Amino acid sequence: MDHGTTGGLEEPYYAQARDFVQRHLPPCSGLQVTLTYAQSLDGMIAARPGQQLLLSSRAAMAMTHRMRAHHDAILVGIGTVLADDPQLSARLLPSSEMPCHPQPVVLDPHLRMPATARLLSGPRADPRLHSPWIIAGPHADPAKRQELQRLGATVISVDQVDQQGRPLLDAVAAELSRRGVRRLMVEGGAHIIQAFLASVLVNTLVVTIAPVFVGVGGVTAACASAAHAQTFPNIRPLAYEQFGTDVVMVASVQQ
Ligand SMILES: NC(=O)C1=CN([C@@H]2O[C@H](COP(=O)(O)OP(=O)(O)OC[C@H]3O[C@@H](n4cnc5c(N)ncnc54)[C@H](OP(=O)(O)O)[C@@H]3O)[C@@H](O)[C@H]2O)C=CC1
Ligand SMILES: Nc1nc(O)c(N)c(N[C@@H]2O[C@H](COP(=O)(O)O)[C@@H](O)[C@H]2O)n1
Repeated sequence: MDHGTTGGLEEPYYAQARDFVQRHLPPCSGLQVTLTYAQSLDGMIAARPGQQLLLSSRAAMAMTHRMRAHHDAILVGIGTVLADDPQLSARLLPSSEMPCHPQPVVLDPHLRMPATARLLSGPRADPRLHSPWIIAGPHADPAKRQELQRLGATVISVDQVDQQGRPLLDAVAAELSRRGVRRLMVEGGAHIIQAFLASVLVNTLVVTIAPVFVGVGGVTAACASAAHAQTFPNIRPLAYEQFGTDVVMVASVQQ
C-alpha cells in the first residue's frame, strides 16, 4: 500500500470531507468520543458474522479517513480485527496532510490478536504508523502478552471488568485520557457499538448509510435486544450529507 498517494480519489472528495468534518465535530474539552460505522438500508454492518463487507462509497471512505485524521486514536473490538484485519490509518489523505497516523486501539480482553495482524506488521514498514495499544483484561495469558509486546504492541491491562471479564468502558476511557487521547473514534464492530451506545461516553454519532440491502443473516449495527436498546441514548441529528452514493448522518448524543 502506498501511503504517500491520494489513493486515486478526486480532489472534490477531499474538500467535501474536510469541510464536513470541520463543520460538524465539536471542539475538544475532556475526552470526545465519536462513534462511527457504515450500514446498509436494512441496518447491517456485515453480510455474515466474522466477515467484512465494504459498504461505503469512495467518497464516504474519504470522509471516514478524514475523520480518522481528526482523532488521536481509533478503537475497534477484537472481533473486527479477526474479521477485517484492518489498518485503521488515514492513508487516503495526502501524506503532506498526514505526517503521523492516529493511534490504533484494540479492545481484546483475552488477547486473541493474531501475530500476523496488519496492525502489528504495518508499523514495521511505515514509520508514520503507530503500533497498536491492546486493552486486555486481568486474566489475559502472560505468554501471549509477551509475544504481542515483542511484536511492538503495547498491552495495557485494565483490571476493572464486567462479569464476562471485559474491561469497563469508563476505565478504558480514563486510561486512554491518561495516555493523552483527547479525541477517540470508535469504529465497531457490532458488540463494541452496542457497548458504547449503552455507555455515557459517546458525544457524536456518524453513520454512513449505503443504498444496499444485505438481508437475513447479516450483522446488525448494534446486536442489542429490544430491552437493551431501550437503554440507548437519544440521538439528535445535526446534519445529513450525501457522499457519493451514500448518505452520512452526524448526530449529537444526548447523555
Ligand atoms: N460496516 C462497518 O462500519 C463496520 C463493520 N464491522 C464488522 O463487524 C463485525 C465484527 O463485529 P463483532 O464480531 O461484534 O466484533 P467487535 O469488533 O465488536 O468485537 C467484539 C469483541 O470485543 C471484545 N470486547 C472488549 N470489550 C468489550 C465490551 N465492553 N463489550 C463487548 N465486547 C468487548 C470481546 O472479546 P472477547 O470475546 O475476547 O471478550 C468481544 O467478543 C465484522 O463482520 C466487521 O466486518 C466492524 C466495524 C465497522
Ligand atoms: N466507513 C466504513 N465503511 C465500510 O463499508 C466498512 N466496512 C468500514 N469498516 C471499518 O473500517 C475498517 C477497515 O478499514 P481499513 O482497512 O482499516 O482502512 C474495518 O475494520 C472497520 O472498522 N468502515
